[in-house]
Amino acid sequence: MRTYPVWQLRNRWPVIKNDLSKVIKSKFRMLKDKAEKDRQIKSLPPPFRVDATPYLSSDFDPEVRDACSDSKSNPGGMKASKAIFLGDVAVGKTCLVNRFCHHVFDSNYKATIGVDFEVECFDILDVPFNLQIWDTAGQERFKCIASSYYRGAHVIVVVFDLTSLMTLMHCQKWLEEALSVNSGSPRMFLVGTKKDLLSEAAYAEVESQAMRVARTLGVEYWAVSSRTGDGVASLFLRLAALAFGTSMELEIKSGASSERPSIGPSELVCLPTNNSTAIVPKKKCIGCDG
Ligand SMILES: Nc1nc2c(ncn2[C@@H]2O[C@H](COP(=O)(O)OP(=O)(O)OP(=O)(O)O)[C@@H](O)[C@H]2O)c(=O)[nH]1
Repeated sequence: MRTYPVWQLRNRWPVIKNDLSKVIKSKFRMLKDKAEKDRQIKSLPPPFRVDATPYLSSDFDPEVRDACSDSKSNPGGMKASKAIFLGDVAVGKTCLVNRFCHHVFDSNYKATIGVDFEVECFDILDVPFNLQIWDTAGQERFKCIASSYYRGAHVIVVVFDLTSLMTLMHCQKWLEEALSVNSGSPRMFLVGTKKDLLSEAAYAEVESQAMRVARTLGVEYWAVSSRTGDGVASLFLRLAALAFGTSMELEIKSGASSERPSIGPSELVCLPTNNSTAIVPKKKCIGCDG
């Protein structure tokens, strides 16, 4: 995405939205028919720690497995979920997403302007599944833009920096903001980044505090390093699998398993079965033009 001087942002918002639409369209166009080998999931990936998750199932629900193997309830339409990444400035949200999606790490900090978008294709229980990844800006001045993309999230990932306890303390506020515009029961994660910067002893100390916060918030805890890649793929496979499981369970419950699913009531992107992506921004950003 192009970057803009902050003083121009208010007037630039329609332009940024337009740029983002182009980014989203191009990402969908680049999607492959079949997920890469390392994005194929046959059983529910484990949590980071079994004592730091509210999601206790050790595998997919048997009904979900049955529905996936039943060709009638496995139509051609693409299943998709929306995951939003939020947290304080420079905690490492973009690096985390880029490590998983592009296998790269950049040690130079470039602030996210508003939001950035990726889409990753998985094969879960032999069913194609897209995870939309919304990387939001942590800087206060972009809050207005970023928060307008929180709605319709199936997965909320609150990110903090393991080397900065203050960023951990702010996680409750980030989660509350995301939950305030999302109904239903999104899967929730607390992810500590930059694990490579801590000694084992220092990490152990932070971990006990982070796990306490995770338990209080009712979210699943992870610690990762985007520099080394430690834990990153496991985290994304886990969150994709949990999101997929939830969406299948809802579909089964609603008895609509033979219909092509959508991604939720307030989605921004309608998934097509061909290559044309319809972009439907539903919410105006208060305080921004456009
Ligand atoms: N050593 C180390 N540095 C990291 C890691 N993750 C991110 N960083 C560094 O932390 C800085 C901020 O990373 P970003 O990913 O841009 O942070 P962000 O949360 O997206 O920031 P905003 O877009 O402003 O919200 C960059 O200089 C990164 O190189 C990590 O796992 N290890």
